[in-house]
Amino acid sequence: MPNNDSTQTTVDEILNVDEGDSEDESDIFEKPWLLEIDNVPDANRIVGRDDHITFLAKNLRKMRTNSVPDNVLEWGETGTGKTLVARHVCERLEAATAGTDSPIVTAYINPDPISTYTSTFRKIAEQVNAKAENPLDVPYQGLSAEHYRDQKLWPVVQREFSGGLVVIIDEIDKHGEVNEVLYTLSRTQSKDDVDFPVVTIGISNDIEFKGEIESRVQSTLQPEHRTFTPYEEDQLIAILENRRDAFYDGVLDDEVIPTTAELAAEEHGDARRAVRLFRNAGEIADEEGDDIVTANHVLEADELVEVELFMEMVKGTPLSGKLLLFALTRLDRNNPEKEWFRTSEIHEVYQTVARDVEVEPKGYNRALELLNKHVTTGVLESKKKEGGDQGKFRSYSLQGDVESTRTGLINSTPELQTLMGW
Ligand SMILES: Nc1ncnc2c1ncn2[C@@H]1O[C@H](COP(=O)(O)OP(=O)(O)OP(=O)(O)O)[C@@H](O)[C@H]1O
Repeated sequence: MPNNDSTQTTVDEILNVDEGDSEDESDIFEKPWLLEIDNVPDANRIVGRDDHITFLAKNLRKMRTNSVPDNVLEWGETGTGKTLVARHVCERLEAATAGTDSPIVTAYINPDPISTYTSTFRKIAEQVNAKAENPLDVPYQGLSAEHYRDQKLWPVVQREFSGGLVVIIDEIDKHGEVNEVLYTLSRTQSKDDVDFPVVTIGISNDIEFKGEIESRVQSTLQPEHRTFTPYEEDQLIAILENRRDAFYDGVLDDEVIPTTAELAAEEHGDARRAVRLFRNAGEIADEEGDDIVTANHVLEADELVEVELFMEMVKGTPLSGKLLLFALTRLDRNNPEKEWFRTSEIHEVYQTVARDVEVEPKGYNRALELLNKHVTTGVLESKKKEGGDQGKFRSYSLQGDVESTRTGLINSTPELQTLMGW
């Protein structure tokens, strides 16, 4: 028998926990949670959004004085602070009214294309009940939309949160049944059994979606529209400076924050990208065992961020949807002079890719459906084109760069890892 003593010692060392040891001990990050994207920073870390915060606070304050607040729709590019402003003010509002005669409750919904009216009211009911003193049980499935809404939501708000309900719906353009949801929320106060205010804050980075809100919804919602402009480079620097304490003192090289801000400013002044880059640069330094985070780590992180964003966008996509994207990366790479590819071209290459990974390829119509889904989630762009004799046809183009799309696909799809080369 081989002598396992040294292995034994190593395992014991790993398993041993001394007081003060924490999981994922890092020489770089002191407060890593400050750089989590979902983290809502304290007021003193928020930069340049005072007007939006004040507007929203004044508007929601009306809930406390029996006047009617406006519903709000926030528009602006990704990472311009729309969600942050809404969540920050709602958190403060809940805190300010907790323990009063009229507490206010807020819910935050982040939908996807398969979100339905029922799933949305279930989620709102779940969140409201989770904050209630005497919550009702909200089962994950099995109830109708009306049951979730009329039996599990309104009575709890009525009983425990007489100050009213604020619902934040992020990315309204991604929601499968958003018109129905907005219509219900905006009409609720005219119903007999509801005598508390219900306010909706909808968020979107797709300004064209404004036109897709049905007119009956527009006229009951009567939203106040707020536009968020991209951050300037110096604002991005300030945002990062305000979270410098995520890192241990002295580990950030002087160039890190300016380089991160510069890269994020190139990408339409996107604070989400800036925060992500900042965190990833630290993680890379950590993994490489470096004591100092440098601008080079930021540049490495820049490539990773593309891949990470892409992987988030294709999360939940069926295998055939990913194989279609893979086919498009192959076309893109092999035709450097072209940017747009027709459905039939993509479908043809996709059939080869599918067979290579031993999957039965889907037919043309299903492929078209899957490609269009990628357009909704922002992975692809599409356009219709007059093709002379061939009538109208649709073409697609990748939104991100081809290298990161491919890396993201391979990382998230085990089946594709066997395919070498383009
Ligand atoms: N003014 C700001 N001050 C400090 N941090 C900010 C600011 N704006 C955005 N951030 C940070 O950037 C990240 C993204 O912000 P947020 O989610 O609010 O963007 P968004 O406009 O809602 O984007 P999306 O449309 O993609 O949802 C978050 O981590 C947030 O904390």
